[in-house]
Amino acid sequence: MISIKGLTKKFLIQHKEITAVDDLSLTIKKGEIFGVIGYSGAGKSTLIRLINRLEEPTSGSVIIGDKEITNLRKGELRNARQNIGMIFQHFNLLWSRTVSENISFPLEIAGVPKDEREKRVQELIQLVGLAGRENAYPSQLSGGQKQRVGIARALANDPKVLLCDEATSALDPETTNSILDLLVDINERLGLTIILITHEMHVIQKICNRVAVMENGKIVEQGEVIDVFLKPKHSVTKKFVEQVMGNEEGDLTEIIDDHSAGKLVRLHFIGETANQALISTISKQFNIEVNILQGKINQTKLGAYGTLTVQILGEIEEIDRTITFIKEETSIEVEVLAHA
Ligand SMILES: Nc1ncnc2c1ncn2[C@@H]1O[C@H](COP(=O)(O)OP(=O)(O)OP(=O)(O)O)[C@@H](O)[C@H]1O
Repeated sequence: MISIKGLTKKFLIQHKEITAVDDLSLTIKKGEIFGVIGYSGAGKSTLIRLINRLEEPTSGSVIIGDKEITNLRKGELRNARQNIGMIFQHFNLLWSRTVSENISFPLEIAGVPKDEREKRVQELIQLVGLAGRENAYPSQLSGGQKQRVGIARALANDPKVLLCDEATSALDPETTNSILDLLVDINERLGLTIILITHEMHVIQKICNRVAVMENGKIVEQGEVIDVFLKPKHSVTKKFVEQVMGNEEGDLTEIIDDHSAGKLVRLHFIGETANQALISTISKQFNIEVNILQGKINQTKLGAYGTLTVQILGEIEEIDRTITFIKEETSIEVEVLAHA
């Protein structure tokens, strides 16, 4: 478990004080993929760099497992850092070293003997899918391959935690997906705790268990990814959710104006219920007609979620019976938007 308490980082720029991280507290569970999202300047990079003390905090503490990172002396910190791997947006590879030599680098620093190093490098190359590219130089690799080297290097000393600083922001969507798949694979296979920062909500949606939304150095909202997507509370969170869900409220006024008959209902699906054949069930069971007006179902790590806006037509009593059925017999949430 990682426990962050009252963490604060102030920078002094031209005699002006900037609070990049502001009295921030956060708990990250062992083995989870935890995402921190925020706009540029929110303090995400500073936060992630405070976790392994690439940045010294002004105050507050970071505890990983049983070690208070913020209290360690230099030598102790060097040892503790072997348990914390990190990958970067621009990969930070050594350009004059081959793939194998880049991956071997942290093992050399840790004093691992040569034959053991070579064995470990081979394992890592297999793990990240770089077989055949051992002797290539970074300049000969694609962006995705460079990040695979970054990941292998970060995992060399068998860390317990992996910090990802905008690790896919320099990659195209397809490569991003393959790197995210690799992170999930590593998380599951090695039981590694992953903390990632990003400004892209689809990254959070695809691989994170929980998410924290940052603004002005503070966490303004946090929770399970599905819950935050379904019911974003803070305005910043709502904007991020719109990145992948579209602006439902904006479209709604038009839909309500165009469909004045029957009842207009929004159905919220969570988890497994997203796969239930609700529409065909209610159409068969009740004397009503259902028009699907708008809908979006998204896949997250913990299942599907989404909303469906439908118009239910028929006798008002029958419509109400249908709505009662959905409320009482299914786990789908019903929101009546308008009725004629
Ligand atoms: N080394 C530094 N010296 C001075 N100010 C800094 C330093 N690092 C960050 N800041 C300031 O701290 C604030 C938070 O920056 P930070 O890079 O942590 O945000 P971010 O959310 O990661 O944004 P971005 O994605 O643009 O990096 C900004 O106002 C930034 O200018």
